Amino acid sequence: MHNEYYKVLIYCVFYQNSICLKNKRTSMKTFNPKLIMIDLDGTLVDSVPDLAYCIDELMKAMNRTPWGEFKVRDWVGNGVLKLVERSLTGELEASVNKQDFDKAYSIFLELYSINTSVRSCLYDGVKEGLDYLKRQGYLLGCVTNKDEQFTLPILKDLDIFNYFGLVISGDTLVKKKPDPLPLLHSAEFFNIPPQDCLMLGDSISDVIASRVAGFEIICMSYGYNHGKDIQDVNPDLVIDSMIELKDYL
Ligand SMILES: O=C(O)COP(=O)(O)O
Ligand SMILES: [Mg+2]
Repeated sequence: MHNEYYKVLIYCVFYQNSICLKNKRTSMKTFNPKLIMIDLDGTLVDSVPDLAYCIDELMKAMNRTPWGEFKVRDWVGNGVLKLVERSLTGELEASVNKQDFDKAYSIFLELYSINTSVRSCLYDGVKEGLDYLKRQGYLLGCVTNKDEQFTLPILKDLDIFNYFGLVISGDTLVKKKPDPLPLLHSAEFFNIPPQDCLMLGDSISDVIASRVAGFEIICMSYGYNHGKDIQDVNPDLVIDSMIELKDYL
């Protein structure tokens, strides 16, 4: 990731927020996309119960204290590699001893491969929301920072895989969100200009990726945003359930 570039962008997003009225749920804005790219963790799926279970089992295996769901929730959204790093340091951004990391990462991958969708579930309104979008004829894709080996089983186990014409996981391309590449690649794949594309997400990474790619962005209020209110980074709209999309599309 080009750190300086994103620092400037994050500054712009916050600056924009400070001079704009926040987009309340009563917004009159409507959206007219052809393609909708939808985030996985924190938007479609509440995946924290499985992730926290695996992190806690990992901590026990390494003779450390388990963190619990409440803490792990704030660490999700930048891929499982970052999640394992965060669980070893207790910080969002901190360097990890390579030997500890390699050991922890291989234990975690093994745990998560058999616990991808044991405790995870769709949020209320997701199935109805996806059915609505499909009926209305929108092109749909899923874009996540989760690795493909976990993304595909979750989508299939929770019976939503067939809604999507494209699935881009964290390791599908050379860069993941907040880089705009996954969104730009999706727009190109469906041959839709970015200005006719909408992202549905839950985190600052989704907002930054959308802004840089030129997508509109609607965020879910219930997702994972490192413990911060997603409204603070000024997405075009914040909603509480995918069912509400009917009011804005
Ligand atoms: O952090 C992850 O593994 C995935 O997060 P995302 O689906 O919200 O992109
Ligand atoms: Mg997310």
